[in-house]
Amino acid sequence: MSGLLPVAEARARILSGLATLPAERVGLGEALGRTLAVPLKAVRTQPPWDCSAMDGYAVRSVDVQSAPVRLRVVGEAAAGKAFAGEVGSGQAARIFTGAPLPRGADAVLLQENADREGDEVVVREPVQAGRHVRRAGLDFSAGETLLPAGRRLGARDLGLAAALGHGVLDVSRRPRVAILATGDELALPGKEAGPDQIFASNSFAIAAAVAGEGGLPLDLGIAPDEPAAIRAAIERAISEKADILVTLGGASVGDHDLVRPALEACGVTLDFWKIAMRPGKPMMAGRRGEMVALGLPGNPVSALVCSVLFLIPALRRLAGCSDVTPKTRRGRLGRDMPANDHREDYVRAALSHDADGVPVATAFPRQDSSMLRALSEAECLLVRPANAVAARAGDPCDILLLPPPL
Ligand SMILES: Nc1nc2c(c(=O)[nH]1)N[C@H]1C(S)=C(S)[C@@H](COP(=O)(O)OP(=O)(O)OC[C@H]3O[C@@H](n4cnc5c(N)ncnc54)[C@H](O)[C@@H]3O)O[C@H]1N2
Ligand code: MOO
Repeated sequence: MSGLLPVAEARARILSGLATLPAERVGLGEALGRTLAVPLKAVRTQPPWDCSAMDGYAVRSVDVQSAPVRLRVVGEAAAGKAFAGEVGSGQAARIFTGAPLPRGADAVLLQENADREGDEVVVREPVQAGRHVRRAGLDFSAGETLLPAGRRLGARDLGLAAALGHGVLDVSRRPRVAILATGDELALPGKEAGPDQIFASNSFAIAAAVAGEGGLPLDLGIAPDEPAAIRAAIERAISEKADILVTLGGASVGDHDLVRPALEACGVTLDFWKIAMRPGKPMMAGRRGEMVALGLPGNPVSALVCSVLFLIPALRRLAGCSDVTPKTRRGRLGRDMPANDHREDYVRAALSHDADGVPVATAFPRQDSSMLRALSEAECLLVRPANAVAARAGDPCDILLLPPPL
């Protein structure tokens, strides 16, 4: 036994402490990426009435079973301006796309198949009943539920919500995520870095992942490797009422890994520390009241892989999404893989497809958890289960696509 927690169990334990955040009302313009708190029903039937799908003439199909035939044009129907009259026998109405079909008409003659002569139109092609007519309710009917609670709203959903007749939406409040980087070696990008320093990258990547999930990142800056400074930053997360505190670095066993005692000193009860995964082993999770604390490892690839597997699912759970677990798909190995040890491996890989369209993941040769370039170039993560035996190119494997914010 390694004593490390399996990935799925670690995620289940984090998620079990999280409930959907309360709802708030926002305008459609602010709703992108937010999650619906209540199902959305159609206010109105769409289209509300039979209408024309083309520019042409509204006709009675019985009049135009053969061609040519001459009809008298008795009115005009445009989108937003219906023809109040009726199309009688031997008559037609000029009609434009989207206009309500006038009473009496049951089909639309395409204007390309007609010759206008004064107040008459010569029909050059027969027209069947229902031709170029969109029936009332073709898209949806009043009272129908089209978007479920828990739906993360994309551009298409917002278009649909508007078409349903909703100007404001009830969505779950944005999760507040405090992000604290730690380490004397960290300098802000764009500023002067000291001779022993590197540029801090994790906070920026994690904040972007949070924002991309509809969360509100709160940057607590960089704390030096001093217990009091780390504690002060954690206290700030608490006073800012963060839903989640993410710490970055200082999670391992070195003399300068000070995050765990600082969290505990601030009243965070640790649930677990160390997961059977690579990269990301020294991740910790705990809570203080309503706030969940996730202590992510400092290595940049480890922090981001942990965000995919734990932080993003936690944000989705807070938002009220029904299905939050990262989805793998079956594919094939693009190259031989060695046997794995007791840690589930998330291997940075290129993604292609074989002749049958099956996804193929080809592991990059170098997998160091400090290598952001390899992560940036990766098109997927190849998941190697704990204790997997050696495998050959072409063998089946599990592939995790990186979620959109990444
Ligand atoms: N004796 C052991 N040493 C280590 C173990 C272990 O089990 N025994 N685990 C290793 C693993 S695995 C990881 S992952 C790292 C994680 O360590 P920490 O979480 O304590 O991270 P740090 O030591 O603070 O930093 C690691 C590495 O990442 C750089 N870093 C940190 N923060 C940032 C940031 N915001 N932006 C960019 N880069 C950052 C830091 O400079 C270090 O190079 O521990 C191993 N050690
Ligand atoms: O878990 Mo560490 O993240 O292997 O480098």
